[in-house]
Parts: sequence; structure tokens; C-alpha cells
Amino acid sequence: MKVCILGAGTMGAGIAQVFAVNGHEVVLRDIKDEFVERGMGHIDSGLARLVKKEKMTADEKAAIMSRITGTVDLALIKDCDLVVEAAVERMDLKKKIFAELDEACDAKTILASNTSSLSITEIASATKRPDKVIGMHFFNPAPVMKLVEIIKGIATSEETFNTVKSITAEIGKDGVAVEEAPGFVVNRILVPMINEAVGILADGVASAEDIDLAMKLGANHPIGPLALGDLIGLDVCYLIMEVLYDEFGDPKYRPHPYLRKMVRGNKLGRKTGEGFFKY
Ligand SMILES: CC(=O)CC(=O)SCCNC(=O)CCNC(=O)[C@H](O)C(C)(C)COP(=O)(O)OP(=O)(O)OC[C@H]1O[C@@H](n2cnc3c(N)ncnc32)[C@H](O)[C@@H]1OP(=O)(O)O
Ligand SMILES: NC(=O)C1=CN([C@@H]2O[C@H](COP(=O)(O)OP(=O)(O)OC[C@H]3O[C@@H](n4cnc5c(N)ncnc54)[C@H](O)[C@@H]3O)[C@@H](O)[C@H]2O)C=CC1
Repeated sequence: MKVCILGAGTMGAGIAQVFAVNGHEVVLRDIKDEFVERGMGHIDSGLARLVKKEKMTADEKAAIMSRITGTVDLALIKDCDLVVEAAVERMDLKKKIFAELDEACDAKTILASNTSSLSITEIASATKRPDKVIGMHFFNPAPVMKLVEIIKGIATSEETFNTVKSITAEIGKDGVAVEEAPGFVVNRILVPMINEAVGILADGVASAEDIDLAMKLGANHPIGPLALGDLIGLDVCYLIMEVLYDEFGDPKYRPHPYLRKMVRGNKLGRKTGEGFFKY
């Protein structure tokens, strides 16, 4: 199968790796060469770690890398069977991208979005093939996390859903069917928890280290909520809270002003070298 991933950031690079590891030909497309190179670099270093741990041979790594073409050229995606869009979490941008994809791709191509929270129905409305538009929501880090939420929009066909469910299983992930709703299942629970941790920090209840230690030892989470915010990207967390707040109109989803301040200060977490912790 030929798969195109749009966006070579935190998620796009990881998703490209997953498909290439499972033998698929991948086109990884971003808007600037430097972003493509950064994404390819992340995949290379992720696989290098596996070689070092003797979980993969250097030859296997080379074969996986050879299946991924990094590019800024949208023309390369024409004959893809599946596109997974992993660009920025903004509806205006996603609609623009899906309108472009609709023009650029063959009629057979399924157009999936890795959106964390947005309406698949609205994204699909930018295309003439809403039956072939679907949510395919991977989790960070994509090569490690087993879950994919599969989200149908109002017009998504059963055929598209079943194809994406089979692909999900084939790449070694567990898919769950989710009805369209802001934040789907996981993020409606997880991201407000991160937002609450930001509030606890802003109130001076405990230090960032102690908030995270408390949740690791007291709730058995693998990493604390502030470190998780840094892993996801605080800009992404903020955008998800905004979607929850706008869509539900419920003040319990209000993004914390301190989260907004961190984003304004470009302290976005791992991807900028500093968030609630330094990297
Ligand atoms: C915002 C959204 O829309 C949705 C979201 O994604 S929400 C975020 C969801 N993610 C989470 O909740 C993650 C929570 N954190 C964790 O589970 C863990 O901290 C973690 C899995 C990320 C890292 O675990 P860790 O034990 O500290 O790290 P590490 O030992 O380096 O890696 C764990 C395993 O993953 C593998 N791994 C790590 N990075 C990898 C990569 N890029 N490629 C392949 N494998 C990788 C390692 O080889 C290791 O495998 P083994 O255990 O077999 O040796
Ligand atoms: N960060 C996370 O933990 C998770 C994020 N997501 C979702 O995945 C999507 C991407 O998030 P991240 O990877 O974190 O963002 P990111 O900011 O790390 O990367 C986004 C990339 O998309 C690129 N891009 C922008 N416009 C583009 C276009 N027209 N064509 C191709 N590429 C374009 C940007 O240049 C950037 O490299 C968002 O919708 C986000 O909500 C989903 C699961 C987890």
C-alpha cells in the first residue's frame, strides 16, 4: 500500500515510521524542506535506538528508511491509497488541506485526519468525497502507543470505516470505533487533566516536579501530567482545550490562562526544548 503522511512534526514522523516498519511505501510531506529533514531525522534516530538495543538490525533500519520519501511536493501523493493528515490542529488549515487533497488525489484515496479533537464532518465538508473522509487518531509516541481511535463523520461510509479498521490492525494497532464528539474519548479525559495540573501549578499548590511525582506514584501514570503536556506539545493541548470549550460551551473546559501564557512564550514542551521542564 502507498500511504502519504501530511506534516512531518511530532505525530507525522511517528506515523510514517509505523507504516514503513510494516512494509508500506510512505510519502512524508511537509511545507518546508527543513521540516521534512527534521521529521526524517526523528525517524532515523528512533530506529537507531532500536538498532542499539538490538531490537532491529542495521539492514532492517536501512530498508525501513528506504521506504520513506520525504518531500515538499504535493504531486507525489496522487496515487496514494491512504492519506493521513497530521498538520496543525486548526479547522481552517485542515479544511484548506483537505480541499487540496481532494483535488490532488485519485478518486480511490481515503483521506484520514489525525486530528485530536476536531469535527470529521466539518473537515469532510471541504471535499467532494465525504464518504472517504475519516478520523484516524494515533497517540504519542505513535511507534509505541497501541491505540488508534477511528472516527466516522456523518457521511463516512461503512466501507471506508472497515478498510481503515483493517489497516489499523495490519499495522499492529488496536482500533476503537468512536462516534464524532469533541476530543473523542481519550483527549476529553486526558487534556482537561493536564489543564487542571497547570491550574494546580499556577495556584502554587505544589511544584511541577511534585505534581508529576504525585500523579506517577498516586495514580500509577507512566509520566506526570505536566511532562505529558510537554510531550504532546503545549500548543496542541491549548488548541484541544479551545475546541472542547467552544464546542461544549461549558466553562469546565476553559483553557487555563497559564497554559496560554506558556504558548505565547513559545515554551511548547519537548519540541522547543522547554515547557514545564527543560529538555
Ligand atoms: C494529544 C493527542 O491527541 C493524543 C495523545 O497522544 S495523548 C498522549 C498519549 N501518550 C501517553 O500518555 C504517553 C505516556 N507515557 C508513556 O507511556 C511512556 O513515558 C513512554 C512510552 C512514552 C516512554 O516510556 P519509557 O519507558 O520512559 O521510555 P523508553 O524506555 O525510552 O521507551 C519505551 C519503549 O518504547 C520504545 N520506543 C521509544 N521510542 C520509540 C520510537 N521512536 N520508535 C520505536 N520504539 C520506540 C523503546 O524501544 C522501548 O521499548 P522496550 O520497552 O521494548 O525497550
Ligand atoms: N502532539 C500529539 O501528542 C498529538 C497530536 N495529534 C494531532 O496531530 C496533528 C499534528 O500534531 P503535531 O505533530 O503535534 O504538530 P507539530 O506542530 O509537531 O507538526 C505539525 C507539522 O505540520 C506541518 N504542516 C503545516 N501545514 C501543512 C500542510 N499544508 N501540509 C503538510 N504539512 C503541514 C508543519 O510544518 C509541522 O511540521 C494535530 O492535528 C494534533 O492535534 C494527534 C495525536 C497526538
